[in-house]
Amino acid sequence: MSSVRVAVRARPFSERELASSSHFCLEMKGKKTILYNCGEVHTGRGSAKEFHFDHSYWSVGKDNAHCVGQEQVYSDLGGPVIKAAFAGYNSCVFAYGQTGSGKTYTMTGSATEPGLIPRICKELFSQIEGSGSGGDSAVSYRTELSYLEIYNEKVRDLLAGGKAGPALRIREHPREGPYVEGLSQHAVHDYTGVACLLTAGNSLRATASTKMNDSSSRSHAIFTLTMTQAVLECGVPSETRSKLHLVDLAGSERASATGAEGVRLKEGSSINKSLVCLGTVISALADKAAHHGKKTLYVPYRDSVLTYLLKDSLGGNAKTIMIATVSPAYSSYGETLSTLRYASRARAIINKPVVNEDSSVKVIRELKSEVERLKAIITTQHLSMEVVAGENMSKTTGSLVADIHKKEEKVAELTKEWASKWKDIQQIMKVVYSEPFCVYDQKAHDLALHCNGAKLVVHSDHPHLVGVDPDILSTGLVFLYLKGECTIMGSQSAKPPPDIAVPGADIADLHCRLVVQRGKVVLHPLNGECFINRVLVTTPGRLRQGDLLQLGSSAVFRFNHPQEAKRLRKRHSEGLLGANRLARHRRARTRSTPHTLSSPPPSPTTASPATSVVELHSEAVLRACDPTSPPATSLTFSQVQRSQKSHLALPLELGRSFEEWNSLSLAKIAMSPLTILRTLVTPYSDTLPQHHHSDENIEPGRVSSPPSCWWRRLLCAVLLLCNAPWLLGVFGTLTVPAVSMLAMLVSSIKLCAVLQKCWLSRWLATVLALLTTALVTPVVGLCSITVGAGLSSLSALHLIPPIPQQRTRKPV
Ligand SMILES: Nc1ncnc2c1ncn2[C@@H]1O[C@H](COP(=O)(O)OP(=O)(O)OP(=O)(O)O)[C@@H](O)[C@H]1O
Repeated sequence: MSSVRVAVRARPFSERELASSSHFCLEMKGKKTILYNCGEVHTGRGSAKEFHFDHSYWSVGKDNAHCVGQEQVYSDLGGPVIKAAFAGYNSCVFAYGQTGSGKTYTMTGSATEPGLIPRICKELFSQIEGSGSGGDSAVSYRTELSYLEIYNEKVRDLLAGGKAGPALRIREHPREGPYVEGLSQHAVHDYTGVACLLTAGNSLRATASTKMNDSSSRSHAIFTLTMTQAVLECGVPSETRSKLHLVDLAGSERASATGAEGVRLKEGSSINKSLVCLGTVISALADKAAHHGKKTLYVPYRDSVLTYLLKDSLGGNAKTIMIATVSPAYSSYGETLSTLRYASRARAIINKPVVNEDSSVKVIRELKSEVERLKAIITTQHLSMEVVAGENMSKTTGSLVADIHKKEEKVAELTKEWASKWKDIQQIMKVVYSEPFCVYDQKAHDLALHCNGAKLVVHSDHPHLVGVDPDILSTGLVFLYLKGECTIMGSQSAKPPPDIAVPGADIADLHCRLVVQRGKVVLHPLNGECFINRVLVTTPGRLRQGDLLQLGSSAVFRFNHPQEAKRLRKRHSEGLLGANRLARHRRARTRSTPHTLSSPPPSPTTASPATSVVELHSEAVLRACDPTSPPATSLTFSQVQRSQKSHLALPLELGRSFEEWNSLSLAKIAMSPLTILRTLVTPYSDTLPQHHHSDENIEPGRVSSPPSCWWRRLLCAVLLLCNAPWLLGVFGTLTVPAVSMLAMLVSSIKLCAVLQKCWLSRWLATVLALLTTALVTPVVGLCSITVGAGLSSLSALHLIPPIPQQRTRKPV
């Protein structure tokens, strides 16, 4: 438990305040801030409001001996934040106050007087550099940053590359809390990288001149630095991840004071609205704390984007510092009083920060302490482990020892898995951070890794190639950057070595050149054969997102252009990129399967140690470089864990790609009647990989391509069509009304018989039965047609959930 620390900072008089000869209404004594209502003082009644804070900074008048400068603010507030980050805690520092009161000055500062953000980052990296001095037990670090703004209640990425990107959505993770979907994460390894990104982000932030401030922030800005630190000391792993939110809020403002109109007025009202929500959240949390958390008060985090994103920092898992910035002038008395009131309420908020330990490391630690506990039980029974292992071993001690051994084995296994995962990440980072990248292009910083259980996702905003290695013995993952404007690809033995050295007997010394021209990547073939999507290219040709690039007969790469993919995704989501076009795009590349299984085995691929190559080795890796989805640019690979059989129910074979599965299964559908039946009862998306694992053994060489014969293709098409769920709907639309009509006819005959039994004449009974049927049948028919049609359209939209898979298969 820790309460929110609050500091108040008074800035010097602004030019406007000096010009209006406004006088002081504020005084600071130690940690005390006193606000005078000068009007009442002058009338002799005198009224002063006293507030107590953790720090009260009087930054008025530089010549004043008591004036507190940027350095002092940093050492009081920044120091503990850095300490908390290294200890594995989340922290948040946010500046709150009226417009023009000095929030941006305190958080960002200027070139000559840097504020908290640059100072904290600088010190953080200097401490990282200081601690990372070799040795196996040295702590290794990974740092990523993101920068966003909330403008008119919309989240925008300030580091999306070039211009502020489109509005992003907020989602909530059950464990990690709210996060922004699609926000770019940038790997940084030194302060220079941070400074670059900070400047780039600040230049995009919405600012405008108002009557109160020449450079007024029109948005709330959240700068987040995530630091992961890991160490394996004496075989014991430790991994923590701390998040540092540094927030510069937009200031509250009165339209009359700022002279806001039109767009500025809209911005101002949106700023005020979110600040009112922040105030409400602070008040609710303070009330909650006053009742020692017993009273279940509703905290309206979701009422504004700002409070939702700061949910963890306000009453959650973070150590939080609030800096309330105020003007000392009497003309701002009302705003200053309101700021001080909120600040003093915020002091009552209780947060619950915890060390953010990696879940697998936590399990290892818990298992280890359990082992220690069991060992202690044995020792207290005055039995050493040697005696226990002897003949006199009692039954209870024996089971304890077995339990200890089992747990120790589990600890060893988990530690090995963890170490391998961390080593992989470090290997990538080493290459990303290597000197040439940083020198030639700051964009190399745009690489981020995300670990999610056994899954590691590599994101890059820079055009790159991913090795699609046909060698079944290859287990590495090759990630190749395009170097600056021109990247030469050539043979491994070429002298001087090319930028990207490609193995293979038919790779020329200067095989080809990839040139980046105005954001487009163009392939220039030089002395070797180059294919784009299996088409031989002899003149310069453009590479597009998702294209397959083949050099010689064996080296194949998938080309990713993240910016182009982003555009495609956007157009697709807006419905501008029709499903047909996307399907055509996919088909074009599915046709261009780079290798058939019958092709001769290429030379073993070991990526060259060229600086632009990241090669990843792990014990068991499932690569997902899906060539059938053009907009996907991130690279995912998962470690195959023996315990996760159900997740990996696909028939995996070393080096076999998803495309090969597709072609294998397509050929098989056309051959086996049993498969036809299965196809009809299995959702089509699940069908393809499954059939490969059926009872019949398929010779890889025989079925390496899709069926060539026209009737087989036709049969395949019909089968896939039959398997489409919308057919169910059509069937329902036609049959349900027919069956219900029939049922009504039968029931009308029965009704007639019943009426006759009630002594009605035969004719009267028949007329009555027919009338009832005539009235009821259309209603029932209409209802069933509606249900059938609804079902049909839902199925057509693929909203019917797929039939769950019946069988799980063991991974090979
Ligand atoms: N402690 C300080 N010492 C010297 N100058 C300051 C101080 N605080 C603020 N200023 C000056 O006051 C002006 C307004 O500050 P700033 O832009 O930081 O305000 P703000 O609260 O961020 O305003 P807004 O909410 O409109 O963005 C700037 O010119 C800044 O240099």
